[in-house]
Amino acid sequence: MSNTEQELRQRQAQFTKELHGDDIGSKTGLSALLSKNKNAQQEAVNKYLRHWDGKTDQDAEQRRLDDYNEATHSYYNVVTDFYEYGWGSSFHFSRFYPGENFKASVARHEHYLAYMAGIQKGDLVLDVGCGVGGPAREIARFTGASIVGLNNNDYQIAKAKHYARKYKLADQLEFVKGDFMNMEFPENTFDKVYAIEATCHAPKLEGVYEQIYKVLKPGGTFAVYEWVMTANYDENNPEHRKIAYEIEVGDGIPKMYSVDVARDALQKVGFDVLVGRDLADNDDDVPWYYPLTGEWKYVQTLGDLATFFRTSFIGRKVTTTMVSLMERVGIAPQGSRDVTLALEEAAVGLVAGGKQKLFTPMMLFVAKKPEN
Ligand SMILES: CC(C)=CCC[C@@H](C)[C@H]1CC[C@H]2C3=C(CC[C@]12C)[C@@]1(C)CC[C@H](O)C[C@@H]1CC3
Ligand SMILES: C[S@@+](CC[C@H](N)C(=O)[O-])C[C@H]1O[C@@H](n2cnc3c(N)ncnc32)[C@H](O)[C@@H]1O
Repeated sequence: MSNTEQELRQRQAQFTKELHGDDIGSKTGLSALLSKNKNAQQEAVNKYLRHWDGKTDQDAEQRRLDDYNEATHSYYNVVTDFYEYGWGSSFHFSRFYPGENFKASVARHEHYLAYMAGIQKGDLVLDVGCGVGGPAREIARFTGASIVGLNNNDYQIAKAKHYARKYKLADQLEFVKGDFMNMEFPENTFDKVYAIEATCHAPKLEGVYEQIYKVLKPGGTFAVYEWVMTANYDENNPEHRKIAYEIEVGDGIPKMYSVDVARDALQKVGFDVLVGRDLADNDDDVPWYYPLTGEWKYVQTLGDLATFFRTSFIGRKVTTTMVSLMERVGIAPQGSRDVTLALEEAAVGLVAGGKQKLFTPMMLFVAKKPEN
């Protein structure tokens, strides 16, 4: 690791301590938000939003690409509590079958990826961009494999370790700090690698796929749910670009790439692409983005009402108003309201992109590293 990388790592770890304190894990969601250090939270929000000035010209994009590591680290420092409060501990979308509840759908989406990757008991598996470990816990239980979660966000790693202990999975799970653009694992380490809605944070897809190729054993499989703009997306159409920008700013993504860029990048680094299928391109009765709409007709079970309320348009307005008030009276840290507004942009862009089929959060690629 270079000196600059070491310094960045130390700075991020120190900042996480200042922001969240030592007691990471016992509090989640809004209660974790309220116990954050107020000055540090303001700094984290500024760090995340400093490159998001509404500009989409090449210079502005380049600044976001150059600062991908700090910008994403700051993004997850400020949104993780909101994600856990509104969504749970798996930070991804999923398809819904009629009658299927939210949690079952999320778990099934994870099982399907594990199945497509061919993960089995005894495998050593890498989860690239592991969040707070929701998918890793589910896939470890489902397959019996040992999983290493890689993440550049210290707060999420601490949470993932806490949950692994809490749910008695510490023997099967390990969580490590690292940048997926520069992995430190030896070559040919893992039997399988998967990534769920994480590699879109890379400044260049070829860069992260090349790292995955390096650490995967020959003959090993990489399976990913990639966030991409579909073939319907036209970068020169201002309406389309506005939707992509909302997704970028609200989700901490330096640049949304198209499905062709992703497929080409996999092939260029040496993978044989066995499957390339957009799981959102279907006639499902219940669309994947439904929790972010206000359309109650899609709620599948009574038990999902509480989740849907938080994620729906009205629920988000309630959260933003409540957080703004708490910020004004000094209970919530400064900048918390700005975070809810950025998340609102995310929700609007994701639903618009989903409805017009310009965007998919579940472009499934299954790729193999050749044996020789
Ligand atoms: C950022 C990437 C690559 C993936 C995350 C996908 C989703 C889990 C998130 C995308 C937008 C998020 C929002 C929320 C939860 C997590 C997402 C759906 C909230 C519902 C959390 C509660 C807030 O009050 C509103 C948020 C809107 C956006
Ligand atoms: C939307 S979350 C998905 C998390 C997890 N896969 C899940 O489904 O719950 C994206 C994850 O990618 C991680 N990430 C983003 N950029 C990264 C980087 N450069 N190196 C390692 N992890 C990164 C974030 O910290 C976050 O945990």
